[in-house]
Amino acid sequence: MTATKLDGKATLASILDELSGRVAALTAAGRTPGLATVLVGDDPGSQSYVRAKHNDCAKVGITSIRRDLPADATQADVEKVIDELNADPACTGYIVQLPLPKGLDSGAALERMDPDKDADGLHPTNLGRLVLQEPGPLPCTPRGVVELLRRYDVPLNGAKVTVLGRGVTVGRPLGLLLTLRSVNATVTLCHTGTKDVAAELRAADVIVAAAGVPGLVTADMVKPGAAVLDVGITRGEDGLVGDVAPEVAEVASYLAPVPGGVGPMTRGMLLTNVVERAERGTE
Ligand SMILES: NC(=O)C1=CN([C@@H]2O[C@H](COP(=O)(O)OP(=O)(O)OC[C@H]3O[C@@H](n4cnc5c(N)ncnc54)[C@H](OP(=O)(O)O)[C@@H]3O)[C@@H](O)[C@H]2O)C=CC1
Ligand SMILES: Nc1nc(=O)c2c([nH]1)NC[C@@H]1CN(c3ccc(C(=O)N[C@@H](CCC(=O)O)C(=O)O)cc3)C=[N+]21
Ligand SMILES: [Mg+2]
Repeated sequence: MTATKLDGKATLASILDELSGRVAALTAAGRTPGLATVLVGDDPGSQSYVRAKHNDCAKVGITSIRRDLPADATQADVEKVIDELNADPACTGYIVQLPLPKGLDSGAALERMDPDKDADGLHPTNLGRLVLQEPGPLPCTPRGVVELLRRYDVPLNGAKVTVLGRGVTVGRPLGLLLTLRSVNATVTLCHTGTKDVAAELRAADVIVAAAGVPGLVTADMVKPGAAVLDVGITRGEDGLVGDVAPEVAEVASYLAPVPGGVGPMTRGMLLTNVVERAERGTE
């Protein structure tokens, strides 16, 4: 058996195509959406993610605003840019690319953002809205996971989902999203304190690996026919390496690979959050 690829790259192309029409309608009404990125320092990975986000904006007609700061920027420098973006009517939404260089307080930076302009859905207010099942921007990577499964008709209602990792950007908010009534999965979150990770994975209909440990999920840990989504990204000698070993494709029914799976979906959901806010109207 060889798994069907959950093709995030192709799905992103469809999403950008759908967003183009919505952005054209907003532009015709004089309300072109704008996405800003705040990038501090010169980490090559962060630079390439930010570049990709601006390319996506250009494809759909979203105005993009880049605020790049040097690696030695102070907390006050970062907060000044945040205050400017909060006040800028051309900026519908923005992200502060994480991680920030050592010495900067990313929690304080995130909290200073206008929660309604938080395109990442990572502001404490928006995480709180998710807990309370109130509307607000959803965290992009978790939303990308759910959207990719939905577009391939992989059922989540009643499914047993095991998530590897409880990080703030992926695992923990994904658990909250999957357990909304509208999704209705039953979730197990694993972490380094989990007694038997392999047993938790083997019980799952859907596995989401977001630990950042290359090759952690091996074929013997996957129930035949399960859907497996790789989220972990490690930069290796020859490109990006995920948390899921390649042989897993022989037992899984569906596989979202690294690269080409959830990563592009994260970008699609970022732009979706911005367009949704522009459509709601800002004031
Ligand atoms: N594709 C995409 O769009 C994105 C990909 N990523 C990638 O996803 C991965 C996770 O990101 P993030 O949540 O920020 O990372 P964190 O470092 O915050 O979290 C990693 C989690 O994995 C758990 N973990 C690590 N090793 C093991 C293990 N051997 N067994 C069980 N659990 C383990 C940790 O457990 P504990 O809490 O006990 O330490 C922790 O909860 C990274 O590789 C990151 O690069 C992130 C964002 C977007
Ligand atoms: N505030 C903030 N928001 C984020 O959403 C955020 C962040 N900080 N910091 C880092 C992580 C990581 N992340 C990815 C985005 C796109 C791809 C992506 O498009 N990946 C492509 C390949 C990219 C490549 O080749 O380098 C793929 O998997 O096919 C991956 C990872 C968002 N993150
Ligand atoms: Mg984290």
